[in-house]
Amino acid sequence: MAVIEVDSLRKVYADRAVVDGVTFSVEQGEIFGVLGPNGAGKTTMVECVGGLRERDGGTILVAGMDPADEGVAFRSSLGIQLQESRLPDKMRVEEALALYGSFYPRPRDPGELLERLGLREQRRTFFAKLSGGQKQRLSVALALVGNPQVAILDELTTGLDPVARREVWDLLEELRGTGVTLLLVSHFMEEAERLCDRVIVIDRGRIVAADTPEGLAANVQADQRMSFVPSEPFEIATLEALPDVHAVAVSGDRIVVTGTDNVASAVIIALHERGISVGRLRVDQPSLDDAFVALTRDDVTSPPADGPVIR
Ligand SMILES: Nc1ncnc2c1ncn2[C@@H]1O[C@H](COP(=O)(O)OP(=O)(O)OP(=O)(O)O)[C@@H](O)[C@H]1O
Repeated sequence: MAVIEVDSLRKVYADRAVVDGVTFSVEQGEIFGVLGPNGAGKTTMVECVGGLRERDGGTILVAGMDPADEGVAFRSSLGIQLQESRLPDKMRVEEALALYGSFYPRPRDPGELLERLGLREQRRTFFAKLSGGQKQRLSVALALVGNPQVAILDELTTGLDPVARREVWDLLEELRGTGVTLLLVSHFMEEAERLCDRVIVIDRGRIVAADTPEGLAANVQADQRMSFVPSEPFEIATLEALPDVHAVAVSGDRIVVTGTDNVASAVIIALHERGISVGRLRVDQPSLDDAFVALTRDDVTSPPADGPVIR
């Protein structure tokens, strides 16, 4: 069952469409990623979905409700983590959680949430005294304290250290099994790969790709890259002549070869035939990072007028 349905969404600022005909739907219990370069329109789009900005065209339904109507039922089914959470300086962490929890019919236990997000010791700290990373963790806690049916998380782990980032990911993975639907704006490909069931990539207000993270990485036309230390010196031209090889470079004692997805075996066989073995081999598959760069670099051709649509 689709919990979020967005059809032909459009938002215009100063005669420029910053969200331009975006269509997607998110199933209940999915973690759905929104990726894209700075200024692509991600925040504008998810804030329209969350009822924080008015749209100029298209339709949005969240749990069957139109956010533009902004009813109590809509607000109590949704948790939103904003890019910058602003609370009164003199509000304590536990007061903020109690306040946000009071907006919802069945809030979570704030103490447990603070423990999970590493904020237990800061529970009586004023908002103004929190570090950037602690404010970020609090904003995640505020989005989740209401036990919402749908949570919108915008740059969830930006500014967090690697340990805190993994703690937040663990928490979201636990939530995955509880039926909550998560719409996640992210700049971290590793985050999208680990958490998201499906992702869309937005560029200049339009969807340029929609797939699973693995599907996106698999479809990218990036070279495979291998590197190794040969058992003895050899002529680089031997490898350059292979049809699967696109480029060969020397980096210290390592040889770095890029080419088709068959490049590693082609190189190993060619060297083996010359009695040379390949040591400390590394083979890198194209990643979601490569897919992101390939999809959003400036020379990418525009998507078709109605863009790819996923249901
Ligand atoms: N209130 C506003 N008034 C005018 N223009 C705006 C407003 N909000 C956003 N924009 C413009 O809309 C475009 C999309 O901005 P948005 O914040 O949605 O992008 P984003 O993909 O979330 O970027 P980032 O990754 O940097 O957070 C930008 O060009 C931005 O300058």
